[in-house]
Amino acid sequence: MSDPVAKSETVLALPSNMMPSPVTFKGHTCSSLSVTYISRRKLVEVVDGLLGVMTPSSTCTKPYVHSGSDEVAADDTWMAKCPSALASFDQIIANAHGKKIALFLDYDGTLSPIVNDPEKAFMSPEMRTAVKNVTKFCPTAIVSGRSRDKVFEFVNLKELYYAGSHGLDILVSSTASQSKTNDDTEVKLFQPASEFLPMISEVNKSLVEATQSIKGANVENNKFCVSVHYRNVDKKDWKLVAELVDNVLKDFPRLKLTTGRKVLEVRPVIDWDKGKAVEFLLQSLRLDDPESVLPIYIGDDRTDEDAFKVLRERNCGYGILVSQVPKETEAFYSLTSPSEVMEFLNSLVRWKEEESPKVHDQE
Ligand SMILES: O=P(O)(O)OC[C@H]1O[C@H](O[C@H]2O[C@H](CO)[C@@H](O)[C@H](O)[C@H]2O)[C@H](O)[C@@H](O)[C@@H]1O
Repeated sequence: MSDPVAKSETVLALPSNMMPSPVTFKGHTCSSLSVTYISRRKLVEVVDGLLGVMTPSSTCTKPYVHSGSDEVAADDTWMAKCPSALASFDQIIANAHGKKIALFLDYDGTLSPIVNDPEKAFMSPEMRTAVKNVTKFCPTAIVSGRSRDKVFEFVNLKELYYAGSHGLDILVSSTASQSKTNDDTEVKLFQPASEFLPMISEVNKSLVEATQSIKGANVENNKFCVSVHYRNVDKKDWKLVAELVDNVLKDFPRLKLTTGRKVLEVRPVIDWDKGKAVEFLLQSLRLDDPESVLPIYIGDDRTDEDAFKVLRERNCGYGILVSQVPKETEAFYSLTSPSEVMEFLNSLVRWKEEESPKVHDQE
């Protein structure tokens, strides 16, 4: 299926009020975002740290199950700190009473299960239906580390807003707000790291060359960032992968390294992340009034913590961590798996349908 958003993006001559000329946000324009350089020593420290996180921690891997009718909580402390969003559903909706819920969804590990081959991280048709249904009631955005095109290919719903490359590539389409028909689609693009595109292509090439001899290593070009996967690499070679990536980055002082789930992520050093992307979307969609909007962000990865933190610090919404093990997190609630995410989305839809039956009946 073709991407209607991408199509309109390329064929439309956008009026000036729709960009993609520089967009201003928090006093920054695309072309004037501040760039922070990190020293070589700092980079080495980061890689040393990475080698630590590449090895599963023995202190924080106790599996748990949510306490339901016939399940027993394996870790009461964790459940007290980060309760199940399903078990706490009534509390969540009580706080959403009279408000619109703005929903932010990570992709990998949240809407699709983690699999060995990143090209095969498909979401189930049932999950797609759940996401589509929830968009009838809640403005919903996908916020992913993947390139925006790739995550659109997987999700394939025009009813959503999309932020790819960890929020470095945001597309706001009027097809998501349901205020326009497909014929007069308006799109707004925000790409605060556009000047890094040639550098990202170059580093992608270097990373492919550097890791080609490592069996199982896989480099994924996510347009404004690059992922180096080591999930399928023999554990004894994980350190070598980190060293090779570090070595490549010596030539790219304006790029930095972060970590995800068995993945090293190379990104521009600009001060931008999924948290900033959420703030940007809330503001540009006029959803930034905490009196009338409750934002909920669901994600499973370290990069999602930036968004959880923003919601916690603004005291305006909830982060929900998807994890089977206790973790240090800024999220308020937890879910154990994409299946539980789907259950949560379906519960939101049921609640909204009961709250506003007329909207549903008109369908
Ligand atoms: O922000 P996200 O949407 O969660 O993207 C983060 C990274 O997700 C993908 O990698 C992860 O999922 C893969 C498929 O299940 C898995 O094989 C890999 O080990 C995980 O790290 C994606 O491939 C990366 O590019 C994203 O940065």
